This record gives sequence, C-alpha cells and structure tokens, in this order.
Amino acid sequence: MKRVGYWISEKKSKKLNFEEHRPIFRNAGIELVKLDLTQPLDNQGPFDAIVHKVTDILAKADNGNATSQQYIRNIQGYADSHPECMLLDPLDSTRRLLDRYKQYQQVCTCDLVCTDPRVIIPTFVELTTTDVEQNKMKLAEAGVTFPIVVKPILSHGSRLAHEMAIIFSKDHLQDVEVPCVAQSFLNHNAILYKVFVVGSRQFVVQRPSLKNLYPGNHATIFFDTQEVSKPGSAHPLNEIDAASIQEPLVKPDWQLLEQLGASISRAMDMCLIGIDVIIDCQTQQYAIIDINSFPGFEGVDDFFVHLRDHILQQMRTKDNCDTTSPAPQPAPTFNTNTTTVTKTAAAKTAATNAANLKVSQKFILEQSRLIDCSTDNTAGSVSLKSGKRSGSKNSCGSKEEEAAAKEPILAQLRSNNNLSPDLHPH
Ligand SMILES: O=P(O)(O)O[C@H]1[C@H](O)[C@@H](OP(=O)(O)O)[C@H](OP(=O)(O)O)[C@@H](OP(=O)(O)O)[C@H]1O
Ligand SMILES: Nc1ncnc2c1ncn2[C@@H]1O[C@H](COP(=O)(O)OP(=O)(O)O)[C@@H](O)[C@H]1O
Repeated sequence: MKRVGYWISEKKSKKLNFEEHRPIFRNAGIELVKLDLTQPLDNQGPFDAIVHKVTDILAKADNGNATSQQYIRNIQGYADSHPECMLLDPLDSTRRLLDRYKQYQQVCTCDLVCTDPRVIIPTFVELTTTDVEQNKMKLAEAGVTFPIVVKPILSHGSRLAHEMAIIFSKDHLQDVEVPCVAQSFLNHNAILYKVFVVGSRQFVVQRPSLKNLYPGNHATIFFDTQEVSKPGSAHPLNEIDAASIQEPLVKPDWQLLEQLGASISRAMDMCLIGIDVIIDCQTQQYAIIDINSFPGFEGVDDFFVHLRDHILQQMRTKDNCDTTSPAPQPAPTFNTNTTTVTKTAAAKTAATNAANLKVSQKFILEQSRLIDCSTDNTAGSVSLKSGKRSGSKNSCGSKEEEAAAKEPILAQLRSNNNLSPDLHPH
C-alpha cells in the first residue's frame, strides 16, 4: 500500500466531499492519511506523496504568524529530508502565486506566452506609492491603459486580497491602494474560462465575468472578486447588455486553452492549478489574468479519479516502471447533464491524445454555449451579422436584424451567469 498524506482546510474538504472519495484511492492501493500539521510529519509517515492546499497558511506564515510558520516548517522539513516523497505542489511554487506581481512575472516566462502571439498577459505594473504623479508616469511607461484593474499584491490569505478597483481615467488615480498590481482592463464579453490542470490533463469551464467597460470620467468601481466570477454570480458588474457585446464573437480554441494549461503548469512547476483566461474582444488574444493553487475544480467530473491517476503516474515514473507500457488513458468524459463546457484530453501518448482531442473537440463544438453560426468546425471568429465566419461577403444584416440576432447571445450570456453550483456535483 502506498501512503499519501494530505492537508486541505475543513471547509474545502467538505466542499469537495473529500472523505467520500477515499475508496477511489484505496481501491488503487493508496492509503490517504490526513496530516496533523501541529506535529512533525516524520512521526506520521512514511509518505510517498503529499497533496495540499496551504495557500492561506503560507500567507499567514509569510506575514509572521509563528504557528503557521511551524506548520510550513513541518511540511518543508519532511519534503527536504525525504526526496522520495513528492510534494504536490512544491511550496516555493505555491508561495510565488501569493504575490500577484511575482506570479505575473513568472507567467511571462511561460513558453506559450513567449512564442505564441495569441497568448498574452494583460500589461501590468507594480505600484508601491500613492503618489498620483509617479503612478501616472509608471502606468504610461509600462503601457498600461485605462480602464485599469487594481489588484492587491497579496492574492490570498485575507478578504482584502479580493478587494479590487476599476479606475477609468488618470483623474481618479487617487483611488489606488498600495501595494498593488495595476493591469489594463481588457473587454471580454463577460466570459471567463477556467483552465483546470490535474497533472497532464486539462479541463475548461466557462464562468461569468466582468462586463465590457470603457475609459472615461467615471467614478471608480470597487468590487469583491468573490462575487463576480463564481458559477452562480449575478452581480451588476456581470450584467452585460446586448448593445455592449463586442463582435466578432470568438469560439474558444479548446486546443489552445489546453496547451496553455500545460504550458503554465510547466512554467509554474505546479500540477494542481486553475488558470483564469479571458479572450480580448479587440485582438482575440487569450489573456491570462490569474492562477490559483488547488482551486475548487467545480465542473470537472471525476476530479478525484484524475487526481489518483496523476499520483499513480508520478509514482510509476519515480519508480522507473513506466518506460515500456504506458497506462491506458480513459476516454474523454463530458458533463453532458450540465451547461458547463468541460474538456478532457489525455496527454499520455500522442496517438491517444490526438484521438481524444478529435472526439472532445467535436463534442465541445456541438455543445458550445456560444452561438455557433459557422458550419466550419475549426475555432475562429463568427460574425452575428452574416452567420458566417468573420469577413464573409454574405454579411448584410440590417440594424434590427443585428439586434434580434444578438438576443440569443445575450440569453446565453445571461444563462452563463445563472450557472448553479448544484449542477456540478462531485
Ligand atoms: O482566491 P482566488 O485567486 O480567486 O482563487 C480561488 C481560491 O483558490 C479558492 O479556494 P479557497 O476557498 O480554498 O481559497 C477556490 O475556491 P474553492 O476551492 O473554495 O472552490 C477558487 O476556485 P474556483 O472557484 O474553482 O475558481 C479559486 O478561484
Ligand atoms: N485584466 C483584466 N481585464 C478584464 N477583467 C479582469 C482583468 N483582471 C481581472 N478581471 C476580472 O476580475 C475578476 C477577478 O480578478 P482576479 O485577478 O482573478 O482576482 P482573484 O484572484 O481575487 O480571483 C476576474 O474574474 C475577471 O472578471
């Protein structure tokens, strides 16, 4: 029997129904052991792997909390003295996510961001002073454009980490609270894609997001991020109206999102993450705006099976038993009972990967919750006017027709905002 230690908060454990999923591991020869972080782990081991979500503890430890520092020392101490034990994920990588500026700097090293012009991180700059003139200069030098979204530098561990502001012009820069990252706000038709990574697998779900916003002499909007991009979010900032939907509407390129997940996972040296991506209405670029350690995986069917498979695969690789006969990958699974778009693609072998991708893309395109006006099954932009791919000569709709055509899109967007967490049982 292999032994895997784990630590997640009680709240998260309940939300994920962690205890109920023990048999999935036991039946595969893995005993799950809940870690007691108050005690040295040597007395609780041996462990072949440790799975954790300790972002809040790390944040408190970095803030000087002695108890949290001891908990972290207990985990790191065990990992250091037992190199045979896999730490999912390494604490240094997890810690880097806690500082938004460091997180974004690391995203900039991701191979896809460096080589593929379709993938970007919105322009950002770190602000450490409330001096308005200095901040004006910093923003201009960095090329950050209004509206800007002002994000606390600390991304976790306190309510304040999620208190953000949208500033619409340089005349309202006195609203900046520091330390923060100021980032160009990119319009994205109020749709957020979450790319969940579990080892070599990626899953994409769609979530509500902030509506399109434009520069101007408007008052600063302050908001709590926890209220705008959860599955059931129905915040006024989510309410996009038909007139402000920006065309062309882009059908997401699922393969690119999957590559993005794998690429960020490599850059961050993390295998259990959620990556928030928006598609810029103006450029159709895929913009990475946030990375979370061990997120909720809400909408991912059989999360624990994928987690178990990843742990087993890592163990096999470590034991050097995986060289000749790669384990068969399960067929892609889709959450057909829900309106969430979920994508699975195996990465074990190129052949399985290609086969799965073909099936999954077909499925996703059929299930796509964006209006699929195109008969072409490749990802790309679609124009509402013509019902054809953007640039089609058939584009000839009147203003009324255009407005009528936007209604179903609006309904789709509204229904996105009404996704109920109950639709995604684990
Ligand atoms: O704080 P930000 O950067 O937004 O990241 C959050 C936290 O990681 C949440 O975990 P926790 O509550 O443990 O801190 C997690 O929710 P849950 O794990 O509670 O579901 C969210 O997952 P998603 O809701 O899947 O995004 C994720 O987006
Ligand atoms: N650069 C951006 N452009 C447009 N919207 C953004 C941008 N950054 C964040 N948002 C919006 O703000 C929300 C919260 O931002 P995020 O950085 O993910 O905060 P948190 O880490 O607290 O979840 C996102 O879900 C998205 O709706």
